[in-house]
Amino acid sequence: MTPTPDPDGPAVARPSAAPAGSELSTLASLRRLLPFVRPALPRLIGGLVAALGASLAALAIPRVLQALVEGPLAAGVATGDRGALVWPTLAVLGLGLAEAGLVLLRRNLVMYPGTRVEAELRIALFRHLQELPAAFHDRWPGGQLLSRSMGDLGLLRRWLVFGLLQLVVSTITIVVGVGFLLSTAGWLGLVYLAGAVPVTVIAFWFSRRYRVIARLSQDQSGDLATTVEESVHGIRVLKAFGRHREALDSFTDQAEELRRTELRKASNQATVTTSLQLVPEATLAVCLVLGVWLTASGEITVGALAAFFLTAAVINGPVVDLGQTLSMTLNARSAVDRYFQVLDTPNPLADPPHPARLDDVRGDVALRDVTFAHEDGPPVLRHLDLDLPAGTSTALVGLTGSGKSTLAMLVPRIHDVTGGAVLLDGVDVRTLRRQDVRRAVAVAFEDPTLFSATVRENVLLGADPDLPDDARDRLLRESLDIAQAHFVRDLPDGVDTRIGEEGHSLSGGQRQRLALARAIAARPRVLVLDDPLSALDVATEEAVTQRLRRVLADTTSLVIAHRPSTVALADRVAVLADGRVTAVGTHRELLATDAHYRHVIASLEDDWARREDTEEVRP
Ligand SMILES: Nc1ncnc2c1ncn2[C@@H]1O[C@H](COP(=O)(O)OP(=O)(O)OP(=O)(O)O)[C@@H](O)[C@H]1O
Repeated sequence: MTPTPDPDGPAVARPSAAPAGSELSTLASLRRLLPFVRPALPRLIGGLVAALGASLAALAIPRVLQALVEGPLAAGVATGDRGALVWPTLAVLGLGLAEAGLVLLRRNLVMYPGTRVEAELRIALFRHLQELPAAFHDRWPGGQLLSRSMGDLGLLRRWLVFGLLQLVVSTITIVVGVGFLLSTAGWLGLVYLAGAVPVTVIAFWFSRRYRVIARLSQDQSGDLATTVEESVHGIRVLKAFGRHREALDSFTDQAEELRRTELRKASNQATVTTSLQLVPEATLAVCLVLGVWLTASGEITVGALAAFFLTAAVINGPVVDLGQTLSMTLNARSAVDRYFQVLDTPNPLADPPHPARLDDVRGDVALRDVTFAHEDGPPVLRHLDLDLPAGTSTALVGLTGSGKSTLAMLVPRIHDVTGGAVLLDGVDVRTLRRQDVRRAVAVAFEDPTLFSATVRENVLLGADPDLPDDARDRLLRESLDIAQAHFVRDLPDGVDTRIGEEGHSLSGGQRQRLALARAIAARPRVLVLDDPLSALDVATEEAVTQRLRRVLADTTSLVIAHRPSTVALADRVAVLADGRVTAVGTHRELLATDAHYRHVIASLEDDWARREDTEEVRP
């Protein structure tokens, strides 16, 4: 299970640790959203103006009331002229209606850009995740990526359409309102303004504490999502080993930890809200005593006193809400940091600025002086040389952990070499566009990943999208036939049957055959097969092998072999040991000349004999 991050921890490459972005101020962090927000700015600004208009209408009501009290009300009451009250009453009603109308307008204006910006951010993240190399995905827990692309972005949308507007409008309302207070009743206004000192101290103290807790809670949500994802993904293993109670206990611990963090968050927010409520209320109490005294001594009028308290009542709302607005802003800041922590991850496998061109790929592959180490790991391959001439098939054989799969991943650039080069038709694959390399090279993995889509969509995933429909149908049928995937006919809707998430509704052997068909349907010049027949029974493997040989006749292929029968697929065999290719030859030649090869084949035979005794190999 993923460890809980320390939000104050060092900014290392640990996925859930605080990013370098957290060194930025909150404003600088949030400003990073600007490129995404820019297209939506006109509507957001419109919403802001509407919100401001609504606040100013609310602030204007006390001024009208002051004018009413000091003018028509006093004069009208004295002369019995009640008609003088009509215009001020209509003005208050008009301002009230304007406020309500502007609030409605604000909501309508900001709703669209909020969802638009959220969608754009999500699409940009997904695009970047697709681009990032496999090494990134090996390192990052899925739940962290899920929580960043869902929870964090939802939080940002709410902040954009509500928190940001509230922050700006509250600030302007408070500034304009305090201006009114100072102009209405000078001394009283200054006393009210003195309350800003404790409010600033509280807001500063709160921001420092809350920022850390907000980040912790978002990271813990990501860890929890990872646990759910892992448990659902591995549900069969958990059930098979009867470990669901342990999984539940571990989940409960993590959920409890998140609950405690959420409680800390809520308690901090409650403290700040209470403090921010107390300060203006206490200030108003002092102002009341002082105001009555000033009115009695004739320093200010009754109308000015009434206007002062009505204005202060309008300002108090935003001051009290400051805690909520601040916490929303700090949550949004953490969400931005977490979002850009992924988006800022550079892509070492990016296309070169001036890619080389390969028009007609022959399929000559050469690994020259190749060294490769997984991140933070020792070198798996060291100064390795291997030639795969166009149209030949080579089986790669080695003891477990010798680096066969790693080597296979270097050809389609799933990983890049850390030293030396992989050449396709004499051209370093790093100088080519990834799309061109992947069009030329297809891979079928031992553990096949299928998508929750139809059989047709899964198999034709890498096929030329410009092929006409009948050619695609033919290709689909041929590929399924070569891979001996006849079981497809028995599915409820044949090739149009949707297979469940990751193909779990199929057997291991069926999944492998669909993955093999997918690699064949890509019509590659170079085919990399990472032990693609391991889950098949002997008879099916034999049938697939026969048909596959025909396909491999004019395709360069590299077949990773875990059992002797797979070796038979290839023209020649390369032996991998100590990070190098130590021998190349036919199966017979190597059996006669290479002691290590004999040892590997013997151990593969033992291994398979043991597996067949203990395991059901499913057709
Ligand atoms: N994503 C990874 N991150 C770090 N190390 C890795 C990663 N994948 C593989 N390794 C390490 O690289 C080495 C070679 O692994 P690889 O899977 O290439 O071996 P293999 O020969 O294909 O093994 P097997 O026959 O068991 O499938 C192993 O020591 C393994 O632990």
